[in-house]
Amino acid sequence: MLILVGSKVIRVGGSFVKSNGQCNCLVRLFAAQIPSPPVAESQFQNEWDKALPYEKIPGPSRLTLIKDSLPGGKLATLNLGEVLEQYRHQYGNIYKISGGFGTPDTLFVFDPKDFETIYRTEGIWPFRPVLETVEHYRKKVRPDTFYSGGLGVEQGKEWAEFRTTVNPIMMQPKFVKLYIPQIDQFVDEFIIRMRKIRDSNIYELPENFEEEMDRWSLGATCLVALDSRLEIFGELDKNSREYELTAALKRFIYLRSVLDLKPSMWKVFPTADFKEMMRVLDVITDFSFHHVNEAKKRLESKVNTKSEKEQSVFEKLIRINPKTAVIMATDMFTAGVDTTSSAAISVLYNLAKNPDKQEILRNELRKILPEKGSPLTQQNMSNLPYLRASIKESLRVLPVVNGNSRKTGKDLVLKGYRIPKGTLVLLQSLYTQVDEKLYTGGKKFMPERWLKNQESELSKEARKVSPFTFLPFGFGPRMCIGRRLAELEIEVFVSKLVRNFYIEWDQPDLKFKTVGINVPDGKLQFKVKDVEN
Ligand code: HEM
Repeated sequence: MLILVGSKVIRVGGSFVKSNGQCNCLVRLFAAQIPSPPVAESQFQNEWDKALPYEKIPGPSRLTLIKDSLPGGKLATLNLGEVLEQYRHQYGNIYKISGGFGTPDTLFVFDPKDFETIYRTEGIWPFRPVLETVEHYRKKVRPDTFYSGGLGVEQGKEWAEFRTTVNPIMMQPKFVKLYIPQIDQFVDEFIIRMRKIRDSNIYELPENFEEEMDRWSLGATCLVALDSRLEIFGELDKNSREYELTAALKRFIYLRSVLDLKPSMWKVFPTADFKEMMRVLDVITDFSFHHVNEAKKRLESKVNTKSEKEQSVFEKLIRINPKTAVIMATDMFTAGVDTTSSAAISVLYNLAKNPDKQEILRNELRKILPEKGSPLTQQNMSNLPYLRASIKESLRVLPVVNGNSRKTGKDLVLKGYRIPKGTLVLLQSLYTQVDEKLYTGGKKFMPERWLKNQESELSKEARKVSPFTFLPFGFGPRMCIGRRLAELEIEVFVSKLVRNFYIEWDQPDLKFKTVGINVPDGKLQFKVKDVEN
């Protein structure tokens, strides 16, 4: 996922595919899904010649932005999203915040046609800005561990080499599906925990339920990232590695927002926050290292009888190079935990606010889970259209990320302006994906629109809309590498919860805030009442 403040845009997830030295299966995969219209060179040259120069793109300077955001300024009381929206009204569907103080210009685009143009011309090594503190840590502080900066840090050929190595392991549904039994059991454990912590009279979950959700997401990530089942629910021993890791990830999210997403002096001198960030990254890296070393011993002491098909993602990564497993695990922790937790919360919230939709989903689930405790399997999960539609619709109306970013891969013409190759662009899809002109009902949660083989007006309409209006996991070779895993985790989580509980929300509407990704801004006071049978 991605976000910007100051000049920065940050990503948090993404992916691509390739195998065995040839390049990008993923590019081909996507090309197959979304056909690409050919653009003639001469036609482009003609457009370019007629277009207005880049300098004419409207927008405020960075200095004006800073001045207007200071106390008393006209933007002082607005959050980042509101500022961007205000500028959009003022300047239209393309505007530029000029750089300065060593930062580049940032171009904001809001039209799906422009998203498509940018993605289709991004090239085989798409450039997405990275978290600079993490880059510093991996390249300068621990270069011995990070022989590659991994997906979280690298660009260009180095990024492609790493992606090519891990893509066939992380993106193949058949490998990810092997985790269904473990994730299923882990959710069962979480359900026991929910019954224990809810108020026994009114069935309300405690105010800090978001922390419980983060722990669930971390535990589910660990099943895959490190082949480890953490004892993570309940009171943790303050000296335990699990406690340290949980605390470190929480701080990471905060420190990322102050050091990478806002202007900070850490590059001039090591601020206290920066020093803490380095310690936090040590905890995350050392935790991964510890588990890789343990696993290496286990693997060395066993005769290898497992076929490649049976090996876990973690085992496959270790066999390539134990350090590859460490790098990938740290990327999974920093990019996969808060995103998955936030997405799962949004689905629960949307279902709680729409009990009729929740009941349709429960009826679908009853067919494959006759008992509340019935397990999910590869077979019974193969046909759950309403579940998948509900998750997709939730990502549309309450997105985890507001958009994506790229440096343009070649000279382009957007909205009649010349955009030179290498310009930093923010593709702001948060408006297009809820635009009433494109999606009937706008922000209304209507999973039915995503049901395939339906002749309803809603689903016919959704099929006609450009897929570029709504790409929650990004696009192309750099799309989210954790997509398959995130979807599986959320599917299992939502299925088991809805089969076990009536999920209710009787509080004022929950607000979300943007801290790199969108997270709930308030207490998660869901009520969870047991389904009778
Ligand atoms: C609902 C949950 C998630 C959402 C919405 C999400 C979203 C995204 C997005 C939008 C990107 C940028 C893609 C692009 O530039 O085209 C991305 C990249 C990435 N994501 Fe996710 N993500 C999620 C979960 C995960 C999980 C579970 C993992 C780890 C297993 C993960 C790991 C990554 C990594 C490593 C990248 C960078 C990929 C690269 O640059 O090659 N994400 N994600």
